[in-house]
Amino acid sequence: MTGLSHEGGDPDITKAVILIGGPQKGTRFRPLSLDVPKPLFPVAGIPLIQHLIESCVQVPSVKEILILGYFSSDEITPFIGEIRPLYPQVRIRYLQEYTRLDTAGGIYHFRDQIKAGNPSSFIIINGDVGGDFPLQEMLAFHSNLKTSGKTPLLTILATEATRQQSVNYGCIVENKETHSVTHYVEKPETFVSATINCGVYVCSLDIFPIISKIYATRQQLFYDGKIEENGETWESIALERDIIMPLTADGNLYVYHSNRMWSQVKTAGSAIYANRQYLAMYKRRQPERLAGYNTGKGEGSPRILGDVYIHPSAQVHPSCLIGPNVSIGKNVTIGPGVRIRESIILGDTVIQDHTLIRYTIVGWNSYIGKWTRVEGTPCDPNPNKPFAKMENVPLFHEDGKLNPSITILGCHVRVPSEVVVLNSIVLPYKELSRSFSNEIIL
Ligand SMILES: Nc1nc2c(ncn2[C@@H]2O[C@H](COP(=O)(O)OP(=O)(O)O[C@H]3O[C@H](CO)[C@@H](O)[C@H](O)[C@@H]3O)[C@@H](O)[C@H]2O)c(=O)[nH]1
Repeated sequence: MTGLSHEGGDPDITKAVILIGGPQKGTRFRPLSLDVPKPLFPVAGIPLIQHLIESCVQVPSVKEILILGYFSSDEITPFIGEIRPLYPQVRIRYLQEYTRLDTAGGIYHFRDQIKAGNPSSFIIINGDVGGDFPLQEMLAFHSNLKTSGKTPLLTILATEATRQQSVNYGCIVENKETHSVTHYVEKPETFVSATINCGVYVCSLDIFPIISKIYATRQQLFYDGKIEENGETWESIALERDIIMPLTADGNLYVYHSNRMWSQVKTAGSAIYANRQYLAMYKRRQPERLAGYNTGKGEGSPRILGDVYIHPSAQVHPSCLIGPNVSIGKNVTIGPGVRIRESIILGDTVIQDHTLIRYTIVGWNSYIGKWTRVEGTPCDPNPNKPFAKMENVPLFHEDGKLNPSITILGCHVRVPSEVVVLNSIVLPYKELSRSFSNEIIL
């Protein structure tokens, strides 16, 4: 069938679109997003967006991945140049929006690139989620609907959340027999449904005429002076608000359920959680990426507990105890007797002897002295609540105090020997001279 084109597009060609937004949106990720755009933040040793690329690459029909965002091209294209040789079977491109066009506006703007090659459908993935997405199964589900005479516009990947947490997501009510969406509310004020939108979709090309109509109406309103541009352009069109919500009545939106790993990665705390989840996925699918896989427990290797990623260029003293759920980046040097768990240590950092690090992200090029303790508080999903997701706790409590969270050291931070840093956020280039707890160090 390859190369054959027909009315419904070529079923052997799928495109994938990854929506990565732009610079202003990563504020909950500070101070780390000051150094790299959030999608390039390393989780389990590779940038978050590379995990999403890898999930697309596993689908044989995906021939092209288009990354859409309003980050400047200089911030994203060097990364694409670096990873392109790793995935020669797909074309990967960054398409920069000239302004924030929102989740459907960008897709519409670049419609010719998406439609080129006549794919039968395309995948959309929000760039700030992580997980084990059943893309192949979703594509089969979407295409089976077509063969059975239906006209599916969008298949939405859904998972379950707790009642309280569901309101932070797009909430879906479905017809249990047909799996069509009967009601959808984006981040409702009160409980609607515990079935939530994961931000992963299979979409038919029929979406373009629909967006085109919305675009034309908006354009008319704008030129009639009926739309004020309050920092948002009239061309910004949201998939959830402008398309999914109004179109539920048509019966062409469908739900595909998954209970596999899925999580939003909006905050630095959630990066620690996603790091753990991706390391666990390596264990199942690519154990060669985990520390100790090739070297075993041989002399010269540190003691490893659970799932750990160590970049081959990192120097970790054999007397260290690392893990579980730790990722150590490029050219990191770790001295004797260091203990690290549930943390991400970014490239070119030095950690001196007998220091302890727990629930912390240490930024690039940082330095931590000897016998120091750097610790944060986990903000993991409540293990006693089925379907609980990460709590995206605000930085500050109502009384103005910092909410306990993981500790984050920005890049080029220096922490002296023999101090304790607890639940704190340290901005880049700070040189600490004493212990801190529950503080933002500006
Ligand atoms: N290219 C591009 N991407 C954008 C833009 N605006 C947002 N994005 C990207 O689109 C994704 C969705 O972002 P938000 O609009 O902030 O929505 P949300 O609060 O994350 O909620 C969405 O995702 C949830 C799952 O994580 C869903 O539950 C919810 O229904 C909704 O789809 C993010 O990856 C963000 O970077 C834009 O103008 N252009």
